[in-house]
Amino acid sequence: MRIVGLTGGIGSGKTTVAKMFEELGVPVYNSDTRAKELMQSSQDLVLAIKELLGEEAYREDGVLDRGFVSRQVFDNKALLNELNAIVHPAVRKDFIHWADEQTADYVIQEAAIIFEIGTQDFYDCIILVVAPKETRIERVVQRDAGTTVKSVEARMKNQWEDDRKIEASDYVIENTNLEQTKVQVLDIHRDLLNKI
Ligand SMILES: CC(C)(COP(=O)(O)OP(=O)(O)OC[C@H]1O[C@@H](n2cnc3c(N)ncnc32)[C@H](O)[C@@H]1O)[C@@H](O)C(=O)NCCC(=O)NCCS
Ligand SMILES: Nc1ncnc2c1ncn2[C@@H]1O[C@H](COP(=O)(O)OP(=O)(O)OP(=O)(O)O)[C@@H](O)[C@H]1O
Repeated sequence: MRIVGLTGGIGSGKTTVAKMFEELGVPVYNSDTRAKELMQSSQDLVLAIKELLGEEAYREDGVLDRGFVSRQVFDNKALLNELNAIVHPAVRKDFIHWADEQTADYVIQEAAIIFEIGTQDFYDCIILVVAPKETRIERVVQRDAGTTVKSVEARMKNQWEDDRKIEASDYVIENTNLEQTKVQVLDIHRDLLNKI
């Protein structure tokens, strides 16, 4: 079974594209969602994150304080790298376990950062989703209540520019018009099945 990485900057439309692949029957693992579940359920992760960021990383009811964590890490690269070093190995392990249980020609791991953390060789191929920066900011601000342009830009600063990622990717999906995105997804799906 092939492992396909699906990546793209914040607001590019990774999850939207992932859903289109799911509609074609492809199993998809969402790293953002699973990471947050693990940061909640794994006692090892909870302890390591509290040690790194302080008790305030979790609210009194034990729920991860995403706003607090975001404010700590996205303007502090060293701290973000340390958080990544705690969370990403756990996600990798969880993904491998999940992938083992799938029966499909290929599976997709949706992950916001792949090139940034040097894990591209783990994948048989990489699909990149792109859209203009201003569009991406607009989409995220519209989608997430309370999110500011500044906070989206802070995350962007911790991600590679599209030009750099385009060169290193096997497929690039330009996600501006949803109908055209669907056509690109179908083309890539057919191409991947032909290669297996
Ligand atoms: C800081 C946290 C709690 C904020 O949670 P929130 O629900 O606001 O955002 P979510 O996790 O859904 O991410 C949304 C987008 O933010 C950007 N982003 C998230 N983590 C990172 C990161 N480590 N580096 C760069 N960008 C990131 C991505 O574009 C991502 O798609 C969370 O993002 C986090 O714990 N990040 C560090 C661990 C990580 O890398 N998780 C991502 C998958 S492994
Ligand atoms: N082609 C499009 N046209 C209009 N809206 C879109 C398009 N693609 C995605 N969106 C919308 O933009 C927002 C961001 O899309 P999505 O959540 O798929 O991006 P993402 O890359 O997964 O984001 P994040 O990096 O924050 O996890 C969503 O509200 C989605 O519905």
